[in-house]
Amino acid sequence: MGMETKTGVLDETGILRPSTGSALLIDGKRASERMLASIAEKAQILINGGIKPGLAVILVGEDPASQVYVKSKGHTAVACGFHSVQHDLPVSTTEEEILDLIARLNADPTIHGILMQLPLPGGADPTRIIESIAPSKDVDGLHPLNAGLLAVGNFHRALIPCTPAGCVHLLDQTAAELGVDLAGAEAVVVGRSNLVGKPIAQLLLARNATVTLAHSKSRDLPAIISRADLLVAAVGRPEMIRGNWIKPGAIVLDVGINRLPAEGLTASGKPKSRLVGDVAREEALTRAAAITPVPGGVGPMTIAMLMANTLRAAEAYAGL
Ligand SMILES: Nc1nc(=O)c2c([nH]1)NC[C@@H]1CN(c3ccc(C(=O)N[C@@H](CCC(=O)O)C(=O)O)cc3)C=[N+]21
Repeated sequence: MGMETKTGVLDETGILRPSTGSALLIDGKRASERMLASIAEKAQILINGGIKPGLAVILVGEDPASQVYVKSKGHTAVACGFHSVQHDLPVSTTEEEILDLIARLNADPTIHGILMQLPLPGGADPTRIIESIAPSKDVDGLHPLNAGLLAVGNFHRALIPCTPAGCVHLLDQTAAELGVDLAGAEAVVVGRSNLVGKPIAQLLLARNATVTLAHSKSRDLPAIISRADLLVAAVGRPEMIRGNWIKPGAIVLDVGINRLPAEGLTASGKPKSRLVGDVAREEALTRAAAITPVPGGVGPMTIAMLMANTLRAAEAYAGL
């Protein structure tokens, strides 16, 4: 028995059963709120012991989407009881200046997590910048040490990238709800980025799935996708994955956040936009067993996992 919402019926496990279509909509917003509540409680214990988890976010340039994400990260950090600082740098900032700021944050005992918002505009080399972040403060999990710890399966020591961690959190919850065993399941990840595709593949391997990592050069993507009991879409192309490619009964995690123009103007007179994922959701709903919506799926979990990583970094700093 659940609670009626605008889009369906919400049950106790955070899964939204849509009124139309047959798939379950996996409610990432609700799952993230639950996780943030537990993070805030654990943060309070640290704070009582004299250590306030601190998160520094660096934003270069004025990309409006990045500004929205960074603001939301700052608000969420404060809501968890964290110390939150934001460094807004002009697009003209040099690589040396960014490295300088990171060196200061690495040495700052009030900061336990450092996030360099990507993509970086201008000429700075993102690899060099990410490698300059102290691995213990790398709450994005992008430093080669953390990527390596994940690759060798040292999940306790690794800081795991936030979107992949959020995806598997929703996946574990959904698999338990549906009574699906991930061991031996066919998992297809579309997209091979260091931020999303590669780490998700590692996490799925650790759950004993048979993992295929597909990408833009893969031949016959529809045929590969149609084998998937579990599909992770992280390609960044709006609604590219069509419903009839999806295996009936599959679990679908849609990582895409694509902003498309919509009709009309907002209250402030700007052109309206709408968010869509990498999967054609309406079509997918008629085939999949469960799917993460966009918005309200993986996105909110990404931010919750950033807070979870910051808390972990602060706990490690405290020797816990
Ligand atoms: N170093 C780095 N780490 C990141 O984790 C990182 C990054 N750079 N650059 C950009 C992407 C994007 N990203 C999102 C986080 C939350 C939502 C999110 O909460 N989305 C809401 C909707 C928000 C909206 O309306 O725009 C949702 O899906 O429901 C989306 C996207 C983190 N990123």
